[in-house]
Amino acid sequence: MYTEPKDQSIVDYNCWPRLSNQGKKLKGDPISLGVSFFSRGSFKFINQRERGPESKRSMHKLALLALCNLLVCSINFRTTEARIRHYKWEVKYEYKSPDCYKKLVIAINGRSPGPTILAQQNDTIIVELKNSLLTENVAIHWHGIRQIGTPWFDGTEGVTQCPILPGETFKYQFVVDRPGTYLYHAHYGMQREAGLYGSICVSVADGVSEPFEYDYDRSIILNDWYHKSTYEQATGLSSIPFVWVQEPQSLLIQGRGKFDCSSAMEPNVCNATNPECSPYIMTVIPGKTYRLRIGSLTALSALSFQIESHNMTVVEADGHYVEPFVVQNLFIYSGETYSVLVKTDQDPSRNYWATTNVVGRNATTPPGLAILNYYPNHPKRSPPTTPPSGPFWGDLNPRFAQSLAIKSHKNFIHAFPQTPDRVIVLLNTQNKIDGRTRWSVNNVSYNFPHTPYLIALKQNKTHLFNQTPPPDGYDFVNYDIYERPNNSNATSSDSIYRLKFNSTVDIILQNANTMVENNSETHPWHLHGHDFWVLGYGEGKFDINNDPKKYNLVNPIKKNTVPLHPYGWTALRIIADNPGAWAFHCHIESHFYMGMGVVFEEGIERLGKLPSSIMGCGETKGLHNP
Ligand SMILES: O=C1O[C@H]([C@@H](O)CO)C(O)=C1O
Repeated sequence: MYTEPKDQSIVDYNCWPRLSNQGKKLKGDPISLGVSFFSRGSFKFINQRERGPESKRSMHKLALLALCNLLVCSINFRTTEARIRHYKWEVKYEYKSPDCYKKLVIAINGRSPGPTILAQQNDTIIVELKNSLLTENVAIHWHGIRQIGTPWFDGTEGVTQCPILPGETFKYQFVVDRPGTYLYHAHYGMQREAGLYGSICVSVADGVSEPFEYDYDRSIILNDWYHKSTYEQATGLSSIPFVWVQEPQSLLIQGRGKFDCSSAMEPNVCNATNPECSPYIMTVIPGKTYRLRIGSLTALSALSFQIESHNMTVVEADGHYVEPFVVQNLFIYSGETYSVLVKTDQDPSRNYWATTNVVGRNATTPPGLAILNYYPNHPKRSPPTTPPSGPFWGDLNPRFAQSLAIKSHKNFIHAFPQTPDRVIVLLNTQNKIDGRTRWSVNNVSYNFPHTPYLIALKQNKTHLFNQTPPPDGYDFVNYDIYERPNNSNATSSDSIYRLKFNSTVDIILQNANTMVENNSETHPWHLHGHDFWVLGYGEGKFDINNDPKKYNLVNPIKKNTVPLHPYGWTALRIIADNPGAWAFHCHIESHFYMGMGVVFEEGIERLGKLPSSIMGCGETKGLHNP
């Protein structure tokens, strides 16, 4: 069984390197030197095994090293068989100062971002999660992992499981069936933005090559950061009058940011010299190619990410290979992941800025800063330049252009049905319901039920949620997407879309004006349990007769999260072939809280017995054997 190395922080910067690079990695990579200290034997062993035995002496050495691997340093020992990777996590509130401002953060084993899950395709991940939050429930979603055959471990409270109560331990167990860059995060209330999140990095199976070359691999998560607690925010959002969360105070890169302490109201809670908020440093060797895996888990902000003087070649999106294209800024929306290749081919005598900026909103949030440290320059030496300012927040054109540029790599196009069995158009509007500000989809604002759908449906308990399905469209003729909604027919409901098993469903996301005049916002939509083909993006009102003719039916990318641009539409295609109940929602934390989501169900009758560990709330109390 796999055991965690004691000092996870050392290995967390890296995903598994490709086998062909492992020898190289040990020799030069300054970050990996730390890894090599723990796992020198195993890396060498694999390297030797790859090249074949060279001499009897080296064979003896090899045998010794292998023994060392097995006895002492059991990490990083690779075999071709799928393995179990077993993690024990304790989730707890702790005081932390990720941007120099001290506040309560939800940490995993004392860390936020939490430990990176490192695995190889087809490995089984087991996470034993102890909820030590004292008075708060929790659930963790494995974002981008489709949970084929284990829909009950998707971690979506209210949809696939009851929450994990304080003091309880819950065991998640699932297979990571595809290589790629994924995320995990809380899926209970607005807990994600309290710091409960991390990366999942799945390397290809042994002997499988990827369609690009690189020397080293790094993972970073981008985030935005609020000083108010999630409770204060959630209370404001559901109050009359409505209290909006406003823009975040900081942007974090791999959990680190910098708030201007001189503007803090209470001086004692902000300490500009706290090492917790020194910028994230990515150390690189000049003349190499780095695969940078970037994920965004912002609560609100769409971001532009950029590395001063370095172009980035986009090669992966949400676990799928992209036909490579080069960018200076990568636009990334909450819930998305990308891999970019970066060549460290600039003047090696200095360091460079890596920055994030808010786009799509006229935010007051200062940029997030990290340092690209060219080895052997001192990692803390500030680059001699001012950080790049990023693109103008209000310019939609380059963001739209990037969306259109993301196509499937030509050698990895997944065959897909050319026509749908059903088309669902989802109009996104802001509405007032009973005096509260809500987000609605086809004028229905989503409410969570007390009993998770997966359990209610498996038991045919139809009284547990509204059985009238939500609408497949809206008033296409009369609704003006450029006007504020008239709010006359908005309702809230916990009803869901039931999809015919194995049917092909097109989902068209339609954006519209908010309740503020001349305003439409970007919404990143994330689907659980599936990847969708992204067939197209357009501006204005989707024309059901003509716009499908413009779909990309040649090389659409598959993704799990996609932006819906202001006043635009985004067209997706899925096959409903994964039995379970799956959330599809705006990944902006406050928007989902305000009702911006739907749930799809397919093939639940095909599922076997549900684990009793997911029960214990609503009408599932005391049930063990549905
Ligand atoms: O949900 C939101 O509410 C505010 C604004 O529309 C009303 O204050 C905003 O910017 C959101 O994204």
